[in-house]
Amino acid sequence: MNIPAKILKANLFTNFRSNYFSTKYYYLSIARDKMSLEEAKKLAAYRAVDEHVESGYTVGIGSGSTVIYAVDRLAQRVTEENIKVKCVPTSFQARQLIINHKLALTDLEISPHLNVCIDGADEVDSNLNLIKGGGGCLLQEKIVASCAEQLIIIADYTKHSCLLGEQYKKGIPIEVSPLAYVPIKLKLEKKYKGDVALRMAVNKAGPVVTDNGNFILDWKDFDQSLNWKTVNDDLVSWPGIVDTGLFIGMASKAYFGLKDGSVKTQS
Ligand SMILES: O=C[C@H](O)[C@H](O)[C@H](O)COP(=O)(O)O
Repeated sequence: MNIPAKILKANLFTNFRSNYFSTKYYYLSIARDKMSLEEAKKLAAYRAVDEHVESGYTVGIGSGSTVIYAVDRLAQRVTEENIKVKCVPTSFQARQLIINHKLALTDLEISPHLNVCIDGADEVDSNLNLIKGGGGCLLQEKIVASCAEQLIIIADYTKHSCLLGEQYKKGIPIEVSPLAYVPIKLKLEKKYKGDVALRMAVNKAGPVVTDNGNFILDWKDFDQSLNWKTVNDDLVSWPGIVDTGLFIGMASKAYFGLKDGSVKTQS
C-alpha cells in the first residue's frame, strides 16, 4: 500500500511526540518517586534524632543511606543548639560520616556504654524484628546496638512488613568466614531450605568483602513462618558464621517516613 508522503510525515511526527512525552513523563514519575522515598527517609531520621538524642549522649551511628540524614541532623543540632555528643561508628561508612560532619568520634574501647544507637534496616516486621546487612554491614552494627540502651530504627515506608521476607526480596545476609562459605551454604539450604548465594561485588571481580574481612551469603526464598529467634540462635552457633542480619528483639522503636510527609512510629 502506498501511503502519501504527507500522511507518513504527520504520523511519524505524532509517534515521535507521543513517545517523547511518555518517556519524559516516565522519567519525571521516577524522579518524583525517588524524591518521595528520600524525603521519607529524611523525615524519619530527623524525627528520631530530635526525639532520642540529648546533650551529653554517646550515640551509635548505623550504616546505609537513611543514616546519612540522621548524621546531617545531628551535626545541625550540634551547630545550632550546641548539644555535645560523642559518636560510635558501626562501619567504615559511618566513621567517614562522623569525621566529615566534624562530630566527636569515639569507639567501644573508650565508650562501651551508649545512650542510643540510630540505624536503618532493610525490613522491619510487626514484632520489630529486623533484616539488616543489605549494604554489607551487620556485625559491627549488632555489636554497637547491643551496647546501647535503645536501638532506634529509621526507614522509609517500603521497609515495613508483617513478616520478614514479605517486602525485602534480596535475602537474609549472613556474614561468614571466607573459608566456610561453601559448607555453610550447603548446610543452610539442607536444614532450612531456600536458596543461598555468595554476594558478588560490583566494580570488582569476586565477592563482597565486609569491613571485617568476611564474605556475605544472602539467604533467599526462606519460609517466612520460621521462628526467627530459634533460627538465629541456631545459626550463630555454627562454626564459620560470624553473625546474621537477623536483629531479633533488639530494636526499641522504628520510625517510618511515609509518602504523605508524615512519620509513623512502631514500638
Ligand atoms: O548493611 C547495611 C545496613 O544494615 C543498613 O542499615 C541497611 O541495609 C539499611 O540501609 P538503607 O538505609 O540504605 O536502606
